[in-house]
Amino acid sequence: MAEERTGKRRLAPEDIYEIALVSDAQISPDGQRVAFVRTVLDRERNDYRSSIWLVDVAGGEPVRFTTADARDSFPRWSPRGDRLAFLSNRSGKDQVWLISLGGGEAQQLTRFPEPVTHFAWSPDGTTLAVVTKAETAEPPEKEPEPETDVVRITRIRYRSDGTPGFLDEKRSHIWCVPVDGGRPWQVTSGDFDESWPAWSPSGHEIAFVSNRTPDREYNTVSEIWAVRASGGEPRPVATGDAAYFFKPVWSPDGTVLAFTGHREPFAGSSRNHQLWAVAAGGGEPASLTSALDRSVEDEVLTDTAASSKPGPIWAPDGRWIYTQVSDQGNVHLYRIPAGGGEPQLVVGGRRRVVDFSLSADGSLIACTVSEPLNPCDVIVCSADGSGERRLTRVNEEFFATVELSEPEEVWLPSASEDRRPIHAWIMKPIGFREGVRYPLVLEIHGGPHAMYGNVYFHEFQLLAAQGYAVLYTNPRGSQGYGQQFLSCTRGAWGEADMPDLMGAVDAVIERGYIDPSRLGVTGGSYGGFMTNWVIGHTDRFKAAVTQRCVSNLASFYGTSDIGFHFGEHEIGGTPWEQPELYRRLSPLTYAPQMKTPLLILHSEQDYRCPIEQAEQLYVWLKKLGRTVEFVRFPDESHGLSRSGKPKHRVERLQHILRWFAEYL
Ligand SMILES: CC(=O)N[C@@H](C)C(=O)N[C@@H](C)C(=O)O
Repeated sequence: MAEERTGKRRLAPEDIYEIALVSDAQISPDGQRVAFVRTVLDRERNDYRSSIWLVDVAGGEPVRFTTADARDSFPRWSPRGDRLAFLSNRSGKDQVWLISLGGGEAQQLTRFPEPVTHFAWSPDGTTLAVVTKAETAEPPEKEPEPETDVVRITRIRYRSDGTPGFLDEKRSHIWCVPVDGGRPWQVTSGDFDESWPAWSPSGHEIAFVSNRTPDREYNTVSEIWAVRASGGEPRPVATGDAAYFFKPVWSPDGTVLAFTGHREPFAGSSRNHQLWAVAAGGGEPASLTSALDRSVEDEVLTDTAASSKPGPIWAPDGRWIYTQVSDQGNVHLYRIPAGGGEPQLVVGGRRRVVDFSLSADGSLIACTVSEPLNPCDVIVCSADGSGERRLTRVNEEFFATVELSEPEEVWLPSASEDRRPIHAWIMKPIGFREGVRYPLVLEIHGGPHAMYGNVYFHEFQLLAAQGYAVLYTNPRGSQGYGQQFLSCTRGAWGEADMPDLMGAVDAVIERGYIDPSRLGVTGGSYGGFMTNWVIGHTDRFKAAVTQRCVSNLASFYGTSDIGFHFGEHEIGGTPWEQPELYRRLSPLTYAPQMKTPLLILHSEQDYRCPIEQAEQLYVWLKKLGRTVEFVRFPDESHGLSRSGKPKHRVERLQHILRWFAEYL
């Protein structure tokens, strides 16, 4: 037994309570220290707690810097490096708090009646640009009692998965808040949602993201605008119906704005995000990464991570722009020449660079990274990636006590005609012995335009700990392998990618240690769609678990928060224009062929893949007399496996293990 050989125990679902997550590594302007967020799951409160920690770049033990029993996040150094601003829910809703590095308690800076979702320091350190839906800077004396709980809906986008769920009529705007006293002032206004404020180096202007097109109710445009910090009419920077732009950042001399995105708003996640540059006065943006054929966003999926979703950072000498790049299961840090030219790999390796920051002189970088056997740690290196050092060992003690399975990275032939090699990972079960044949679980990722990769995945490790081999792949449609590969599933959900998955399963069986009569399959979201699709097209799987799934594309169109644009683009038309295509590509159509015992896991407040998708599948299969069970998670959204209530996350994992133990 593994335990006898190694003295380590097997991983358990509840071990999610043992794993701390570090994220948002922010190096101080002088490069001496790194502030980061440490998040833990609180078993008693069935909730999350996070605090800001500091670690010296020279080394030494990290120290906890904020001590409230709350969720502190998004630490940002003042330009002089003498204090940190951060978000905290200590007073109820997320507001900005300030803490001096010289000591003393954190002080609440903002008291907006709505949460603050983002902020940025002005270059002179006197003001914060803040994003909130609030219409006043102070809370009302008394919260008004709602007149009714009845919801009146007039917009096509009336809900959004996760927080807040149902959208109200309020709009996100930019406010400026003086840091050392003085009245906040509202910078933008109107029937628009603004985000991602970025100060010009002079401090006179703020660039931001907005959709100010006349047809914004129906389109998915995302533009770059700029406004005087004192307020007034915003001016267009990179706008129009073909803009799908995010995360603006000014060049140090203030003449250019860089940002991420692409030129086909309706295509959303099915296009690589590129890095763009445009004259700060506005004009035609030029892509700096068109030759890279990769996304400059973090596209990797896992169930064990926290991320601040960083944007590009301009080096202070103006020569380089640092950005993440998703490449074949890894997320690397690159620097892109601002004037055009070859991108340079800075932080590479079999891992995910989760977030990153630069010291004020640009000589040092701090990152949080995730690896297959280590969910997260903070590292520092020089501007070119040399001299890398790990500053934290957050979960080292815990992982010294449990046995993990090291994923083997392989390329396996698709079963499609082209036999195209598909990138995959195989995990042997814990306690693996030569000559024994093991059950195999195929894990299928969602998106479809996301990717599995070189990161720690608790669910996979748990299956390996229970004696299953685990196979996960990046079939056609996945991110990280170029635009052509990414586009393969358009109008061909299930049809284009199932042969890749089956080819990979065949290739693993050929290795001789898999029992082909004991194959399991599971996945979430689009991975749930594929789980349904697979068991509707083959009986080779003995047990299946479909999670937050899609089963009926026609009803998904009208019930998912993204159905009317994402669904329409992915399938290629509306259900009333293409009824036959919608029927052909919906797993429900193949319900009569589904014989595999199926467990359906779904969150009741999932607005991405609404629970009606699970309900339809359940009733059809039940009526057909199949072995099927339906587990509903109340008060949870689509993100259950990653950010749900800790107790529900544990229960979800237990249900998966129970089903495979019974039927596989
Ligand atoms: C774009 C999008 O949200 N697609 C969903 C259907 C999906 O598959 N999401 C994945 C990433 C998930 O795991 O939730």
